[in-house]
Amino acid sequence: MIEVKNLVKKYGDHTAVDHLSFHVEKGQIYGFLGPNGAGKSTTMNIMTGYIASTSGEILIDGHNILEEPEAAKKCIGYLPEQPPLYFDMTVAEYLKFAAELKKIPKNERETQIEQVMELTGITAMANRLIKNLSKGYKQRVGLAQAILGYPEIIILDEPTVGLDPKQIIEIRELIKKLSEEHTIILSSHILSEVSAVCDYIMIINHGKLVASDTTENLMNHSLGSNTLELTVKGEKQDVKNLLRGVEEIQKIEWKAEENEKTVSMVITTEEKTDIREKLFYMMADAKMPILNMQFTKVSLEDIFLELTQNETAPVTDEQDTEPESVPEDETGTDVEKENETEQEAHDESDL
Ligand SMILES: Nc1ncnc2c1ncn2[C@@H]1O[C@H](COP(=O)(O)OP(=O)(O)OP(=O)(O)O)[C@@H](O)[C@H]1O
Repeated sequence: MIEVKNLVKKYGDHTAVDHLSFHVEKGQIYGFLGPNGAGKSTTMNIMTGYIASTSGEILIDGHNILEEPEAAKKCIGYLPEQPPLYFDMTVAEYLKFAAELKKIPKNERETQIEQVMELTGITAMANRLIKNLSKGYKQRVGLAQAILGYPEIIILDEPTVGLDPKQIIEIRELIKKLSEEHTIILSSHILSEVSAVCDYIMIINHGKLVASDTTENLMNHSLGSNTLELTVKGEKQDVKNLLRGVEEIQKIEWKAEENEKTVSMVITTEEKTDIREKLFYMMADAKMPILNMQFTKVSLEDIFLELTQNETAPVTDEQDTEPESVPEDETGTDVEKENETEQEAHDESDL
């Protein structure tokens, strides 16, 4: 649907978009996420033909945005960060004007305008001057303009910025409804927005793509997918002895005991290692029932900060597990790091 290849945009010496490549498939909601100044708007403006790139190529449904701008732009509806509204027009006048600009056939204009007003919930505002509308309604008018002509792709730059919580929910619902028929790309620096709405997330920082995956995969591949919270009924020393035999374990943080019959801990393993089944059988054999066992939940905030605070860190970067740096837990519980010598000594107990 959209192919972005090696896109670069320089403003003087400043590189706003730095060799960005990605592609967008039909029928999904893509989130373009990044801190302020990351290059989201610049990329969207280039994708929609608003500004030219320094180098690189963009194909929209096979049409090069520079060589076949009309064919490419026909596939796109765009809501820029500042919607291009004419404040002295009424909503209906403005949409009629937008329909003319988009070259929607005359005999279809009226019906389409009615439909997009209905879809965006602005029918009752048709005869109001745009300048007298609330920010939420102005945003809806901008959206109605983007949808006119029913383009296959709808690109929305920070669609909920400046709206109140009720308006945000309404616009999100509208975006989801639109995704039934359209491919949607939206930009945001708000994590909750992207995770609430998008199927796929592209994280951009300093003009570079630092992660690109489904929301679910991003969570799974991040730090934390290798930390397991475990509560077992039994004696701490017995549990410790058993776990020493599990070679995949890199670190154990023992939690303060809530009662003397249970032991809780957070286990860090090697990347992409699932020891749950092993632990299950091990604890069952030792007659120590597992009361709780789950992967530590990692928020999108954690992933975002991890990726944007350390530019070079890929999604699967390993956690710092240097023994010296393992802190004493705030709750006063001890933190144990398995070392290789200890590990070897207890390998047999795993058999
Ligand atoms: N016309 C311009 N002239 C010079 N520099 C610009 C221009 N437009 C954007 N920039 C710079 O390019 C970088 C990327 O800006 P851009 O607006 O694309 O970021 P963004 O991710 O959309 O940020 P925000 O969420 O704040 O809108 C920023 O450092 C910005 O200052």
